[in-house]
Amino acid sequence: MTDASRTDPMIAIAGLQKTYKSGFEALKNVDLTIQKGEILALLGPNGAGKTTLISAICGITMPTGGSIKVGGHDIVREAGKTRRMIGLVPQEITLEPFETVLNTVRFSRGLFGMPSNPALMEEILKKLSLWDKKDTQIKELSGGMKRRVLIAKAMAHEPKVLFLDEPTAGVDVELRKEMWDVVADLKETGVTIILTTHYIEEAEAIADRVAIISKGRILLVDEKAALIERMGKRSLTIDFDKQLSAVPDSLAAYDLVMSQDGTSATYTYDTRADRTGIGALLRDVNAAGLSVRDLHTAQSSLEEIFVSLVEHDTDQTTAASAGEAA
Ligand SMILES: Nc1ncnc2c1ncn2[C@@H]1O[C@H](COP(=O)(O)OP(=O)(O)OP(=O)(O)O)[C@@H](O)[C@H]1O
Repeated sequence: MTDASRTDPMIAIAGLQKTYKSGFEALKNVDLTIQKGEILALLGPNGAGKTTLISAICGITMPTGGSIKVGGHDIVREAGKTRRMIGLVPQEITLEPFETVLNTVRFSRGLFGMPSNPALMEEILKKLSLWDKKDTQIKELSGGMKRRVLIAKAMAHEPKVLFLDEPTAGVDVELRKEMWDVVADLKETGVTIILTTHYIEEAEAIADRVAIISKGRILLVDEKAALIERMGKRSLTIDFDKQLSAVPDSLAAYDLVMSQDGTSATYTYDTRADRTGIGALLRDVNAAGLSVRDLHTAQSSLEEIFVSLVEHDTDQTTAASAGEAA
């Protein structure tokens, strides 16, 4: 029995491949398991395959290999069933400008062949702070309200899984934070949420787990906190009481990076190592006759982890294609 079947995942993706007609491999052997009620952020640079992956799960794009199950049902053989379990909030605002908010959401429920449910419409619109706008035409709403209507629309048929494709692309900071609160509230309803983003701070703010995708492959999936803990490096910056022209030879082994003005040096160390080397460094700094004015430490962010992973992936791919060409 696999881990996935023991924990009864909401979404189980195995060996997923998508090669477009052009021959371009947008997804290469993707395995991903998403548990009920979690928020997973799918993080990746432009063109990494995020939208292709979401479209495949939603049944919009046909996979060319592998399998996807939503709530235990195969998305190809039981497409109707899985589609009803999913709500998709698209990147673009696709709403009828002259329709009212309430009718927009009601109509969406009808499209899934579900009986009308005024109490549920009221509940959804209240949750998204749209109830007082229920009779307002879409064209009169602000950008932030329109985005909330898109979410209400995607929730109207009571999906178990909600996809948000770049929910805050191109919106201002205030609205971004408002969207994060909306997503956190939705999680309380028990819905499983998958969002794509290339804003690392967004993943850091709202996700339980983060999956990093690059060039059609999942590079890693982990709990956000564990990822930072596991991959993170810490740095120690030492401020000197005078300007140095270079790192003294006796400190060369520490790979210190001098600040531009020569008044401080940064040492990077691994928190998982048995010895961080800090004690020895400070002793050697003292032995070199340098006086320390101040010390600061910092933990690398998810952003640094992401950039180093994706850059490493690019290096490997470049090396591999150079090898193939040779
Ligand atoms: N219909 C298609 N035919 C051929 N190639 C495609 C097609 N749709 C997407 N691609 C290519 O597949 C790759 C992945 O695209 P996708 O839209 O999934 O990326 P993404 O991670 O969502 O990017 P973004 O953040 O820019 O939206 C890109 O290189 C894209 O050009």
